[in-house]
Amino acid sequence: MANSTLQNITGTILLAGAGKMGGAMLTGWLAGGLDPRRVAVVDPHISPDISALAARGVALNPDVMAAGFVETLVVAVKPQMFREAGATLKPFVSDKTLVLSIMAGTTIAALEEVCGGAVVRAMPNTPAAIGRGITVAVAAKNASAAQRTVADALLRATGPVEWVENEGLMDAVTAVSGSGPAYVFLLAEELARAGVEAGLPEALATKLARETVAGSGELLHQSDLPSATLRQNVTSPGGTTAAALGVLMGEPGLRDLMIRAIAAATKRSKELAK
Ligand SMILES: NC(=O)C1=CN([C@@H]2O[C@H](COP(=O)(O)OP(=O)(O)OC[C@H]3O[C@@H](n4cnc5c(N)ncnc54)[C@H](OP(=O)(O)O)[C@@H]3O)[C@@H](O)[C@H]2O)C=CC1
Ligand SMILES: O=C(O)[C@@H]1CCC=N1
Repeated sequence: MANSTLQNITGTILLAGAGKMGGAMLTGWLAGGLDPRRVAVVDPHISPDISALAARGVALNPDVMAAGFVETLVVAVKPQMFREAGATLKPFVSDKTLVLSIMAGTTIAALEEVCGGAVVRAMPNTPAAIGRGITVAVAAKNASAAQRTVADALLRATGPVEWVENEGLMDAVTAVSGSGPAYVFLLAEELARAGVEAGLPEALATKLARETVAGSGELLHQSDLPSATLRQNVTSPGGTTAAALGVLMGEPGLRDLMIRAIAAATKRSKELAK
C-alpha cells in the first residue's frame, strides 16, 4: 500500500546488509512507494533478488567517495560484524545522518561510537516480508522529530511500530517479537511431528499443522477477542483440547519453557552488546 511519508522522503537511504531482514525491509519500502533511485545497498554478497532491483534504479555497492554523506543509513548487518562494517560505513555518516539500526543487542551508545549520526535503534521481525511485521523502536536524544518521522515511515512500511523511551526494554523485545516467529514455526514443526507420532502420514500431518498455525494466527489477527478467549472457544468441557491443555499447561508446562526461552534470548541480546 502506498505510504505518503515514504513517498515524500528526500535524500539517499543507504542500506548496509541486504540479507533476510534488510532485504525484507527494502521490499516493504519499494512496495510502499519509496523511489528506488533514493536507495543504495552495500553488501558483499548481493542476492539475485536484490541485484534485480538495479534495473529499477537501486544503486548496488556504490563507490564511497562518489556517494558521499547520506541522509539515512540503515544498518542491517549481523551484530558480530558491526564494528568491522561500521568502519566502512562511517564515511557515509555526517552529524545530520539518521542511523537506523535493526541489529540485535547493539546499543545506541555503540552505534554513536562507531558510526556517529542521530541513532534510532529498532527491532523488526521477519513477517515484515509480507507487511505483517511488528517493530519496536527507540530514538537517541539527538534524533530530530523529522528523523523520527523518516525512521517511523521506513519501519511502518513492514507493519506497525511501537516507540519506547527505555532502551533497556530492547533485549526483551528482541526475545519476544524479534525472535518470536521462530518459536511459532517450531510449534508448526513439532505439531506435525507429534501428528506423525500419533499415526498420521507425514504430508498430511505437515499440512494440518501448517494450516492450523497459519489459520489460528489469522484468527488472532482479525479477532478483537483476547487470545485466552480464542483458546477457551476451542476447549469443550471434558473434551480432547482440555486433555491436551492439561499437558501443555501442567507443571512443568509451556509457561515454564517459554519463560526459560525468553530469558535465554534476552541474555543473549545483552551479550551481543559486548
Ligand atoms: N533475521 C531476523 O529475523 C531478524 C534479524 N534482525 C537483525 O538484522 C540483522 C541482519 O540479520 P539477517 O538479515 O538475519 O542476517 P543476514 O546474514 O541474512 O544478512 C546480513 C547481510 O549483511 C551482509 N554483510 C556482512 N558484512 C557486511 C558489511 N561489512 N557491509 C554490508 N553488508 C554486510 C551479509 O553478507 P554475508 O552473508 O556475506 O556475510 C548479509 O548479506 C542482524 O543484526 C539481526 O540481529 C533483526 C530482527 C529480526
Ligand atoms: O536471532 C537473532 O539474533 C536475530 C535477532 C532477532 C531475530 N533474529
